[in-house]
Amino acid sequence: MMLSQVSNNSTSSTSRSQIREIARLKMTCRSRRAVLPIVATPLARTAVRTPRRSPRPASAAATSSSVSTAGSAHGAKVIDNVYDVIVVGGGLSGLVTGQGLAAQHGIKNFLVTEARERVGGNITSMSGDGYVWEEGPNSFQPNDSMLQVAVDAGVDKDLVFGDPKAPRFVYWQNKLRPVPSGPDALTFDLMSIPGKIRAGLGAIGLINGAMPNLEESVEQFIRRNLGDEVFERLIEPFCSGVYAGDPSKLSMKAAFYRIWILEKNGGSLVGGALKLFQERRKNPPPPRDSRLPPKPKGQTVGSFRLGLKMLPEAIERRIKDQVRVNWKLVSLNRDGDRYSLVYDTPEGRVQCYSRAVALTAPSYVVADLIKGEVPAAAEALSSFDYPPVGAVTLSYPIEAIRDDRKDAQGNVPGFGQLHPRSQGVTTLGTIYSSSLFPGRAPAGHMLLLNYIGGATNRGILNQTQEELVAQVDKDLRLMVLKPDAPKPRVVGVRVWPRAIPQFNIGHMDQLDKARAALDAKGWGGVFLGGNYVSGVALGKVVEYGYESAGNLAKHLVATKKQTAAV
Ligand SMILES: Cc1cc2nc3c(=O)[nH]c(=O)nc-3n(C[C@H](O)[C@H](O)[C@H](O)COP(=O)(O)OP(=O)(O)OC[C@H]3O[C@@H](n4cnc5c(N)ncnc54)[C@H](O)[C@@H]3O)c2cc1C
Ligand SMILES: C=Cc1c2[nH]c(c1C)Cc1[nH]c(c(CCC(=O)O)c1C)Cc1[nH]c(c(C)c1CCC(=O)O)Cc1[nH]c(c(C)c1C=C)C2
Repeated sequence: MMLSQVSNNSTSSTSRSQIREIARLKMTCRSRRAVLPIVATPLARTAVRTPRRSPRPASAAATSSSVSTAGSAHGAKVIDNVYDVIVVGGGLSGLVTGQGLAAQHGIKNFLVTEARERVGGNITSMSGDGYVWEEGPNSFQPNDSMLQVAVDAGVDKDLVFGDPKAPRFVYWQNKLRPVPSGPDALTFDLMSIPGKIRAGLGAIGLINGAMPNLEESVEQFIRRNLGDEVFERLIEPFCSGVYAGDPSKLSMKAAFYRIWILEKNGGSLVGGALKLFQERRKNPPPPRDSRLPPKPKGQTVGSFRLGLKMLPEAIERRIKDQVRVNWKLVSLNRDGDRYSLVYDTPEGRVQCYSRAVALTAPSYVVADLIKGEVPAAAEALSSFDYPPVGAVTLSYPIEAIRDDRKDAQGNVPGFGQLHPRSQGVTTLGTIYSSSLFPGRAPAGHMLLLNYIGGATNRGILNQTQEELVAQVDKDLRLMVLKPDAPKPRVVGVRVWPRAIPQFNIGHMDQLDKARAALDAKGWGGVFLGGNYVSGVALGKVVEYGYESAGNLAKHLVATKKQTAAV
């Protein structure tokens, strides 16, 4: 089954033909052939795809291990090196884990393996014809973890931030109404005066009742604490804008822990916030890393000059010798004190060994990979729901936008708009991409990124791209376009059949079950990661990626000690 273990840097026992084979393998494994066709293609008429980077030469690191097919699983070529860590998945979770291993823990004997032809996972920035657009995530909250990773990857100079005053709108009773963002909290017209009073009394704990003993949905928690209006007009659309989710199923504790814990700790949302404030004064956080750019003021969002993909591509450059694209993991097994991983690559099957494995692919992929060996973990992981989301990017001449949406200079201010499911609009929400960040559309054109689908509209999977465009255009005519607006220019359409993991009721229990089943099977060197563990926000993904690197490093030290002891 196994070939001999060759030390990491040894070439002496490797024949010349083996070295040639490794170099060839490494070169071709980095070729541009996709192995996972995951998306609907954009409308050929207008979409312009940015070409991927040029192929890289085989690296010097290629000589550090040897390849053989003798005695391998599935007749695969065996890379005769035991890696310290193999990270499965080259989305942001996997890349940050890799970057953390290398830069923070000095671990170099690892791989980050990605099934697609490119890194970044669902970060999908495109450009062409004067447009820069996103077909996955559109922006991030610029907290310290995001600023840190930008600095670590060397792209902090490319950070761009939206205008902190740009309002978010909610479409309610035939009108786009700004969401309160501070001083306007009493005067905003999205809620009635009784609704505001109900919310205030609930927030200070006068009429929120006791926290029940069961895991509440977002809907139950918010209706109980803040009343029906806050739920229907603010939180229900907010759940679309973060999870494309169904608030009657999302778990308050799992999906919005930081708000949930306020009531738990302080008896009410305001009580919890005051307690947190006092605790922070007593135990202030450590000083910020002086290399970090200043924290942007206000409620802004961030991206990079040429789109979010600048971040994964920059991390890839930092750890390029360890990244393998077009490597799709097809089997994972325990083999003595290490793990055996078999990949489909453009060169055929390749088998690798590793002391630890970080799984950052979506939970349904992981479930499929481990169902034979650890069925209880697979069952728990396959319970997570990933509804579909379509990203429909349309452009209109600026004159097509209604005048009441424009400021004195003729610009359309704002971050975007969200549409409660009750308001007769199918599109979940629209990001004003060209208002938010500079350089996203040719002069005189408005670029709108529209999300459609989600947990309450899975039917998008049966619709054609033309139908999705027609639906979005119809919705925009109801809210922001003049009646005589021309047909849109279709910049891109991408459907994510399984877009975002839902942190529904029971999520954390299932995750605990999966981890316990892995431990019980003696798979303590397999670490679950990815956004269904960390949380879906890019900042959470980054935080957890670094944390995972630390946990993997600790595991390697602990298991080395054990080996030394026996
Ligand atoms: C439409 C959409 C909009 C979003 N908007 C925002 C937003 O505005 N702001 C925000 O903060 N977050 C947003 N998110 C969420 C955020 O993008 C994700 O949570 C984050 O990018 C997930 O990163 P990840 O690495 O955990 O997972 P992924 O990006 O899914 O990466 C997992 C990787 O594993 C690879 N893989 C799968 N199977 C295998 C295999 N067998 N072998 C090897 N590799 C494999 C996949 O190809 C993929 O590259 C959005 C997500 C979507 C889908
Ligand atoms: C289907 C529509 C989606 C839109 N964005 C996302 C989906 C699924 C995903 C998403 N958006 C945000 C996050 C990160 C949350 C965080 O804690 O950092 C994720 C995973 C950010 C976000 N976007 C909107 C809000 C209100 C938030 C929360 C943080 C913030 O206020 O900045 C608003 C919003 N999202 C979408 C639209 C159209 C929209 C409109 C205002 C799309």
